[in-house]
Amino acid sequence: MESRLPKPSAIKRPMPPNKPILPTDRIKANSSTFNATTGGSSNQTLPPLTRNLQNLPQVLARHGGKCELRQSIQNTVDFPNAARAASPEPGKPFSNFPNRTKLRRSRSASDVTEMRLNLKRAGAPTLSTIPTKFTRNVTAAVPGAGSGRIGARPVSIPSKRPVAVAPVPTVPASTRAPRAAVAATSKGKPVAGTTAPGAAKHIAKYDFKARFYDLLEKHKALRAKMDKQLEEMAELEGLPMQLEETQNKLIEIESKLKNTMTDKECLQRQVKQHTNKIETITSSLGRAKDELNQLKHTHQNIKTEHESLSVEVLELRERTENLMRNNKQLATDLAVCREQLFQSNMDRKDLHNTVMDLRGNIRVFCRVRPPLDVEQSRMVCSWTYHDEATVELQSIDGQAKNKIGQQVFNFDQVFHPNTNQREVFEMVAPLIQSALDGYNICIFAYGQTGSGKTYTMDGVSDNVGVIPRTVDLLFDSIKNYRNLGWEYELKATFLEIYNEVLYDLLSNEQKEMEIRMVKNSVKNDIYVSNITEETVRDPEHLRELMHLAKMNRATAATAGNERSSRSHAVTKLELIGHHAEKQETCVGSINLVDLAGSESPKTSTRMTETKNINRSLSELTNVILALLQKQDHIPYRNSKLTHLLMPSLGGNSKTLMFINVAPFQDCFQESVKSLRFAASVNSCKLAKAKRNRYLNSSSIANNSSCEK
Ligand SMILES: Nc1ncnc2c1ncn2[C@@H]1O[C@H](COP(=O)(O)OP(=O)(O)OP(=O)(O)O)[C@@H](O)[C@H]1O
Repeated sequence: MESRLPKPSAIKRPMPPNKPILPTDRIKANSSTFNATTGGSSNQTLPPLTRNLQNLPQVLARHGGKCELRQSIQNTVDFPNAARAASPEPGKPFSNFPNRTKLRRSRSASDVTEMRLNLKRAGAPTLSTIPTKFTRNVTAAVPGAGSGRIGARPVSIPSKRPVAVAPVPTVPASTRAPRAAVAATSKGKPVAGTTAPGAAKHIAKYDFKARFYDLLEKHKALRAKMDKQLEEMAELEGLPMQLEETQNKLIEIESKLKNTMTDKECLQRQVKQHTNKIETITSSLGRAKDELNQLKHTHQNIKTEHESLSVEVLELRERTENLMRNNKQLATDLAVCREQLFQSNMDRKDLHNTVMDLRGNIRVFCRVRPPLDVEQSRMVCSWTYHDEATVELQSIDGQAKNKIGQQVFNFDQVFHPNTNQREVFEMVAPLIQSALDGYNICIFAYGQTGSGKTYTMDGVSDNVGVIPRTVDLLFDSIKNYRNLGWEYELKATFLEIYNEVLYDLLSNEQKEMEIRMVKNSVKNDIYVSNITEETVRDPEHLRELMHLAKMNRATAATAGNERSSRSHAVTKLELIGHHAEKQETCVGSINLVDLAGSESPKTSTRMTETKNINRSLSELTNVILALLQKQDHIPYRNSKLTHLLMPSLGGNSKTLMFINVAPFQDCFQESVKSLRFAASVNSCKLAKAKRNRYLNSSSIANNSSCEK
């Protein structure tokens, strides 16, 4: 190793100093020299060599890196070796030095100072004077110290190897060796045990031996210190890396921590949300549990009910099976019964119509109306009702009585003034039944004006007559016939014959209406052209139609009636029945005729009208008589009325004629006239009956022979 000792040329003869150089002066000089070398200010002192690792990088940087420092230290440490090499050993002169004088001179205080300066210039850090005895590692770390990179974080040094804090560079006064001690060593030999530990030795400048030993000691101390520092350096060298790693780890951990914190916040929020959800779900769950309990309860009830119902169902099934078996049997029986019923109904129809036939195709009912309250002053004839079919009329006027005499009339039925509408209709109803069986029925009321024809046929609102009751009966019968498989359709037309002209009572239009024959008809069926035909839905509907027809009918005041019907009103109901199963159809019709009242020309104010009425009534009489007498020619076409009633009067029709008479004396002549006409009709029909009656009264045995 190269010696750092100054060259001998630089060694000057030491001059006796005016002022003794103290160790403190040397330290001050070192400091100032160091500052001058490093360019620091004069006031700046070299930081003490401490084991505080925080300022180590600064120091390293200031002195050009760790390697230089180490080298410097090494050089410093090696200096005693050089000195040793140059030092004179006892008995062996220094070969490297020319002489001891020079050596002494080079070992002067100023030379040492110069040497130290050289060392400093070489970059070695100034080391403080090593006390003989120094305090070992009082603290492991200096508070507040640390590198800039680490920040304020203290770095703890393992206590195993405590770092001694270098005390201040200057030797405290208390540690300075007393002059006595220095004096003790002034003889050139160190006095063992005489130097107080930590006290600086005072060695005379010329006592090179003492100084040599002193330096040796220093060298030892420095060597030991260097070893320690080297060890510490070795340890410290790894610290920045560790520090950097730790910092990186720390940064990483910080970022992780940040992330973790963020995650934690997120998780906390989620936890909060989930907590809320859980609360909601918990409350829902509670409600659901309640509902479930209720449902369980309901379920239990239903289950119990179901069980009981199941038992019932089983019973019912059993019963149903029995009933189905019975039903099957009954269905078979029903089919048989239906067939029987159908046949029975057909038989009944036949029998009914046979009875009707036996009663005669034209039946005559006589009805005597009562006097009205307003007619109490009018004289009433003497009426005697012998039985339900015989009436006797007697004039209370003596002249008339003598002239006409006692009048007894026989009819199919006689209704006295007290007979009500229901009783009258009961006698009419069987004939209506024939219409449902496919027959043509004609019911008309004949009589003097004011005799009660309209009352009998239409009635009044609170006491309806034959036509409304017929409708009610028809709809009732249709309902019953529906059970037997028959479906009926009911159509209605309303017309009036006034002065031999046809008028549609359901329409106010002026239109041409004619009675025409149905083409290719065997039965001489007729129809009226341009007439309004309504399909009747129910009885109420028909009443509405009747009311409309009544409003359109021609009426006028007559001597016998304030609101006399001056026309013939014909209400035609057509019944079309169909049996789908049997594929049978039957068509029947009912002509309900309210004739205009016959009037004496003497009392009539409208002669043409009266003539037409009387003529048509006369023609009706002729037709009926011709039919009864079975004449070859029936004069149907002599009047519109007979022409219209042709299908109903002839053929398979059944005719019912009401003879209405007023009870008054002033109507006596007209009443007798009407009764005679009706009686003649009845007598014609009853000619056989009369004979039969006769046979019946004489002998039952003759009855059968008569029928033959
Ligand atoms: N059986 C009866 N019971 C009570 N009142 C009756 C009866 N018959 C007829 N009347 C009343 O006698 C009056 C005349 O009767 P209605 O108008 O029916 O006679 P009509 O024969 O139709 O007369 P016309 O031919 O002039 O029209 C009416 O007020 C009617 O209410």
